Amino acid sequence: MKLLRYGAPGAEKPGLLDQDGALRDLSGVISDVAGEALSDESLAKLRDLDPATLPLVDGDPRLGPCVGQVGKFICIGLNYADHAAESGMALPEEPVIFFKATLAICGPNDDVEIPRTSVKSDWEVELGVVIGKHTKYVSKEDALDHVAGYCVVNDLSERDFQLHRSGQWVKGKSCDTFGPIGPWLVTRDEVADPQDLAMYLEVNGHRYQDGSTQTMHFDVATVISHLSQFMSLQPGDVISTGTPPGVGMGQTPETYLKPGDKMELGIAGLGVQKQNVVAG
Ligand SMILES: NC(=O)N[C@@H](O)C(=O)O
Repeated sequence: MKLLRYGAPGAEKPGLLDQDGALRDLSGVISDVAGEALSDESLAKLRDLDPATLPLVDGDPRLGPCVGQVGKFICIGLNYADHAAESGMALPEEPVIFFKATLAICGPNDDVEIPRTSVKSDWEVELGVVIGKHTKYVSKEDALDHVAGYCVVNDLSERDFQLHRSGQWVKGKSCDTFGPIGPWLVTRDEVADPQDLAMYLEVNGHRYQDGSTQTMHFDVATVISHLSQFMSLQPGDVISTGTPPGVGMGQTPETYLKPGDKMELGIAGLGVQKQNVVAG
């Protein structure tokens, strides 16, 4: 299933994309694509529905982030060897964990705002993992059973705030609109192998990132198991699993986003995001 949320920011309704690509309203069935609605039991009930019985949504509404009420927005840094190299950093021996503010989350096609004092706003296409059930001390073998589904994330990053303004990466990762998620949450039964997904990101039609989750250093199961040794994970938590090479910081000369730019990014089977870059 492809689950989504549509409507005005903060007032999104749950929906699904049917086999014909039509948007169907799920608000008579679940209150949101969030929390307990992401459990295996709830997803099994949704799967049993005949989409043709759900109301069709008129027009072409805005898509919101494909998961609501996100409790934790956790990111894994330097999880692709080539990206670690282009960042001038060593490939870590254990997953590097950092957070993005949940307020940074926005819809997949919403405008991305360049913060007022930013000179180094950068892009990062990443595989997002949405947790479906309470997860604590899970083994690597069982970890994927705790996944509700997968989605595209753009882990926007202000490199000066992140790397040269003291303290943690969180400052450069949490600016408003720095976390587009979606267009949809593809449930895990429809993703045959999360370690075999092609991914790309273009700015103004130029392809900067062209990678695959095949080259992830710590795979999704390892990441979930590892995180769960330090904190419990809850339904609706989002884990962004790191970016392949090709970010702006790694270009010669370094290349950063500016108002008027257009980004397009996607992951095979998980959909495409398109963002206009605007001044904040
Ligand atoms: N350099 C940097 O910020 N990297 C990450 O966010 C990442 O590896 O995904």
